[in-house]
Amino acid sequence: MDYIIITAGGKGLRMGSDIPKQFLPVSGIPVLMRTIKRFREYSKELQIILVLPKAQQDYWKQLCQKYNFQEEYLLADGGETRFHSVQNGLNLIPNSETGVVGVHDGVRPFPSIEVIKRCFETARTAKAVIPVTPVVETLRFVPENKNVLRSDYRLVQTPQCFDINLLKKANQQPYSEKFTDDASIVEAIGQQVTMVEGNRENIKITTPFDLTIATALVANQK
Ligand SMILES: Nc1ccn([C@@H]2O[C@H](COP(=O)(O)OP(=O)(O)OP(=O)(O)O)[C@@H](O)[C@H]2O)c(=O)n1
Ligand SMILES: C[C@](O)(CO)[C@H](O)COP(=O)(O)O
Repeated sequence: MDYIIITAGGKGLRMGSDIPKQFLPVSGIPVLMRTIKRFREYSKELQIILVLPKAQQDYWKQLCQKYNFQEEYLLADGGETRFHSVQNGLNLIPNSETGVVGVHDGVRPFPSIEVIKRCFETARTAKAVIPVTPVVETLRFVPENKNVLRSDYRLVQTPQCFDINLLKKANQQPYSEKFTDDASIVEAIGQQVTMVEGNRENIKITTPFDLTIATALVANQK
């Protein structure tokens, strides 16, 4: 069976809002509901695991009633860091399970269905897959104050998809601050990561500016 772990266990400090950013409405629908719906649209069989801080779970349930949101998923508790939140989600997947597990930021509501499919399907053989986009601006390396070749770099998105046993094994390592995504975790045990094309709309809602972009993207989809 395939799984998607949707991480929504963060504090949203950079958004600076009283309501955690995953619950903020974009054109009338909370960000996290948009994200979950997108994965259900991709597959009716996919097992969704939602990771939410314990302290936010009652609020989320109230929100689901208010919006009549009825998608099915398993719920895991948020952890100290994203790494620990993913670990809590992975613990809900039986050790005997085979297939692909994706990890996706709850605050990225616009991965295209094509990109989700590409990540899951490529992971069946490649075992570790990340969606990326080219850098469209000039890049500068600050420690040496010099220009670098932007074609050497890519921006990394989610869903990042893995062979289930591989990600479970990688997540048994001790936590390191260098783990900024799930690819960095599997790479640390020697696994090569395969890049596939992402989609530019797949933004991570991080600051109030991103909410403006998200609203425009929804308007553009209509
Ligand atoms: N302990 C944590 C930290 C982050 N995340 C999730 O990982 C994703 C990417 O993290 P980010 O955008 O940095 O979210 P926050 O940590 O909430 O934001 P900030 O760094 O501004 O506090 C988000 O969906 C966030 O909810 C998580 O599940 N558990
Ligand atoms: C996983 C991620 O979205 C890939 O771009 C990103 O690394 C999350 O980073 P953050 O530090 O949690 O914002």
